[in-house]
Amino acid sequence: MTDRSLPVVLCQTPATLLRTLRAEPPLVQCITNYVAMNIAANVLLAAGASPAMVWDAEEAGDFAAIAGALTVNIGTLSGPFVDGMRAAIRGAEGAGRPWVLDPVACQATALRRRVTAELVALEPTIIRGNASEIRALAGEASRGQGVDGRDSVTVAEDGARRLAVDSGAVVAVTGEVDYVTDGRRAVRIEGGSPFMPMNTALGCSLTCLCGAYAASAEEAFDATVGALAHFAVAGRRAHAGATGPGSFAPRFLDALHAVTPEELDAEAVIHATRAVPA
Ligand SMILES: Nc1ncnc2c1ncn2[C@@H]1O[C@H](COP(=O)(O)OP(=O)(O)OP(=O)(O)O)[C@@H](O)[C@H]1O
Ligand SMILES: Cc1ncsc1CCO
Ligand SMILES: [Mg+2]
Repeated sequence: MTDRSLPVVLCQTPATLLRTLRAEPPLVQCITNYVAMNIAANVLLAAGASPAMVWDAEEAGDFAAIAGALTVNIGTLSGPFVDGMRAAIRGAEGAGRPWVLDPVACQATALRRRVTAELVALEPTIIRGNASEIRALAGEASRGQGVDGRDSVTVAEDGARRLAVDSGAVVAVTGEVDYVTDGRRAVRIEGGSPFMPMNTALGCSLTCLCGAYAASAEEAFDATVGALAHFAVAGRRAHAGATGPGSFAPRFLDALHAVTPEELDAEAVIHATRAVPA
């Protein structure tokens, strides 16, 4: 890692968290969209975690109580999904488990705005979205086009900090350079590949990986940084041999699997920054 102030900011480094994740693969309940279900499950398996895409309201609460973490994604929203989300969140909270919110296209329709507001009020542990989604959640103008982000991470940083303070969640904004804040601490993470936004549902999959890291981490901030660093390092490695988004995808899965905890800390480019602007 490139920033010597990081030990002050992070209590557990990405390597420490990845070591634990691989030694005791966490069961992660992923309520995600139809596009992401298969992709995210493979991402979690490649990274070393154990995914389960369980969302029906009749069992979602019971399942959350036996999972290490829950992730909730509104990508292909419908009434039954929302019922499953509510039940699962109750189950996770009852069991004291962390849960992660992915507000896919939350700026796009009245239904998405309403459901996202309800979910944020239920106090997610982590919120992970692209810059357009986080800007919309922070009450700012969003240029998002459906599920695709069209804002830069830099313009979303102020909103992310306010959202973190107001919601109590760790907020992650992803894009060319990622930003993570809990309202007090903040880091930027470099890496990844321009082929990543050309592969659908990698953000959704990253949200699920945040759950995997959060399952055993002492702090949600460290877990979020760990998951994003894992993606950034694997993405950069995969880019090296890829000629386009198609050849990038299998290389990315291989790289998620191949990176060792030691290599993760050595290759991650993480910079601590001021959470409160000067
Ligand atoms: N231009 C880029 N260069 C490098 N990495 C990128 C770039 N854009 C996105 N990424 C990486 O891709 C991953 C997914 O982030 P992104 O912001 O595209 O999510 P998203 O818009 O929610 O995706 P989706 O909704 O399709 O799942 C993150 O690890 C992010 O760092
Ligand atoms: C393409 C798409 N449509 C709804 S969810 C999703 C996956 C990326 O967010
Ligand atoms: Mg998304």
